[in-house]
Amino acid sequence: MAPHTQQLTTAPAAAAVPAVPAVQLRGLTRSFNGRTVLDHVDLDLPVGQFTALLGHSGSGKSTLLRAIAGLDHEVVGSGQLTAPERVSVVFQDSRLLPWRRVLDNVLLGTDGKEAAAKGREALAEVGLAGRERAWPNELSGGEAQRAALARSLVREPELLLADEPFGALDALTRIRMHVLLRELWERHRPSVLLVTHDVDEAIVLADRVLVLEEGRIGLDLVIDPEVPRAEYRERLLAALGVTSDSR
Ligand SMILES: Nc1ncnc2c1ncn2[C@@H]1O[C@H](COP(=O)(O)OP(=O)(O)OP(=O)(O)O)[C@@H](O)[C@H]1O
Repeated sequence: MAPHTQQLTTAPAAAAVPAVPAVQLRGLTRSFNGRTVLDHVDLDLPVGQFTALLGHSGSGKSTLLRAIAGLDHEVVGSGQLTAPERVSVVFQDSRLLPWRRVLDNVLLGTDGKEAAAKGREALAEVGLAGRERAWPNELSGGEAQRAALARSLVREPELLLADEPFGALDALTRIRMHVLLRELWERHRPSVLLVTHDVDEAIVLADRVLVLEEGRIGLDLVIDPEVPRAEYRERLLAALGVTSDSR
């Protein structure tokens, strides 16, 4: 994916930050049919950070991720978006092409013998060694998501965007995928933005959790591993308006 800096209209000067972030948004706005979904969003994602983005259904999480991915060509308003050159996106559905074998799916858009070796290596990393010649319909849901992760890895992304990648998986598979994603992140250290509606998934995986509300980042929590996760859980549930009465 090409590097993209979209100067949407004139933007106020960005606040000084200590290091160049992987992603920088200033005043990003998106409306659909006159309804504002993202309202002048400002956000920095530091290089190598694992960030989760929470929010109610319809709060604009996917819209924000698509804008950062450069998949939304109609982002309007005053603002600026800067993102790295190599971006991979993983969705809830693996989006494997059914007429290509698993390795060929992983290698899509790459070329050369070196790429093929990297593809095999990536499949081994996600636990799919030996399944290179399988067809997508021979994979379970979890295996298909593993293949999708391998496809994203092969591009050596500086930024990995994941839109509810485990949303369709059963609870046990989801836990195994959490472990895998965290391992892959520790090994390769891309900057990660994970969209999820699952508070526990966000706290278990991410170093920072954002809550999108009313078109803006309403809460921005850096997770300190020394602090019990339950404390973050309570704060996040409260920010999402989930009280103990409603649980
Ligand atoms: N292409 C589109 N055309 C019209 N409205 C859209 C479009 N894409 C998104 N929206 C609207 O924007 C709002 C935010 O959608 P988005 O998919 O970003 O929410 P979300 O937080 O990811 O939700 P969910 O958790 O349910 O996936 C929704 O009200 C949705 O209907």
